[in-house]
Amino acid sequence: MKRSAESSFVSPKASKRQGSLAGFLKPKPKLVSSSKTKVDDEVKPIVIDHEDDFEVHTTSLVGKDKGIAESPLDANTADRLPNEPYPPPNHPSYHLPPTPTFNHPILIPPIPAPLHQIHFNTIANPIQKPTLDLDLLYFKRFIDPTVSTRELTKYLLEGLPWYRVKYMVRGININTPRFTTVFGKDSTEIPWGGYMKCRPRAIPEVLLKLMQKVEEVTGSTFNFALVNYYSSGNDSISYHSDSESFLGPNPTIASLSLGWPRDFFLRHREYKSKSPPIPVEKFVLHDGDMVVMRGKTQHEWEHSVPKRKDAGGRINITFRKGVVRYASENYYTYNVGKGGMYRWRDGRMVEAEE
Ligand SMILES: O=C(O)CCC(=O)C(=O)O
Ligand SMILES: [Fe+2]
Repeated sequence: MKRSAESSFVSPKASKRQGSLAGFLKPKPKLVSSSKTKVDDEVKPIVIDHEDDFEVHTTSLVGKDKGIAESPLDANTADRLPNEPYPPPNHPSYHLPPTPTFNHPILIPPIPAPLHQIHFNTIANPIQKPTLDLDLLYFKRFIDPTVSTRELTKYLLEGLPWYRVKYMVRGININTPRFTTVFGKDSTEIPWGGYMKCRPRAIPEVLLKLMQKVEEVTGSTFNFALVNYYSSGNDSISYHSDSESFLGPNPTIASLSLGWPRDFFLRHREYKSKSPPIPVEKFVLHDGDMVVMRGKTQHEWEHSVPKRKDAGGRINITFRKGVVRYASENYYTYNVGKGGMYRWRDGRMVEAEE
């Protein structure tokens, strides 16, 4: 998300009715929605039917450079330092300048044995409303939730550096209402060291392998992994679209959910002004689910994960493709920032030096 304006106190409007993504598995999926616009943030998730059949594929996630993130994006590696290193050298996530083979690696433990092979459900269920430019693909339980999601959640929580970014927009202090972190680099030929505001970080191996799998099933290519951690129902993302110009027109964004189910709302930009109003689309994203937003969806729709009274931890991974340098500058500014780093220790997030 480009954080032009985000706050933790935004309360998205919601209708009382809601649906789950289970509906999408029917041949002619009917999106559950309502024209009511009454505020109701306390709707409870509907549990989806988990008895459906899956096409299961097993993919090996273990590469030869275990434990060290190497990116295929690092061909250009002139060790030119930016004038203003970002994050600054005293920032906890600061790494030494890149070398031709070592580009800001995020050192995380080797991929644990239970994650060496992950089962994927690669059946895509399209959810389309062409007249309204809604174009989604839903992969129910894209990652097998029995073992893989639990292990993956633990591994990412424990291994990644996390941030709670604070920034200012038009004189207003904004606290990002969730933990974030980002890896990858736009597709320009600019060397890793050639950035003014950020030092792109190589995508950790496990995320890179997941990204490659997502590329395979979507036919799209990506170069960023943005990761959110919603530690409780109080963490959220307010209505926004990821239609940033630095992603090019009609960007495909693949969004993977791990952990606690959370509501995912999509509202058309003109949902209020149309007569009758365009219903807000309401889904519940479960552990292992993947939603791919395509076509004009980002241009015409906004999405959110609203606050909830009761929710446990949830990780969200989005894969995107930035096409210009500004994509890297922006994503690192708003997902790493200049403040402190957090680590997952003994079951909770604590501020950490490294
Ligand atoms: O957590 C989610 O499902 C959505 C995250 C999102 O929209 C974003 O990071 O831009
Ligand atoms: Fe988004």
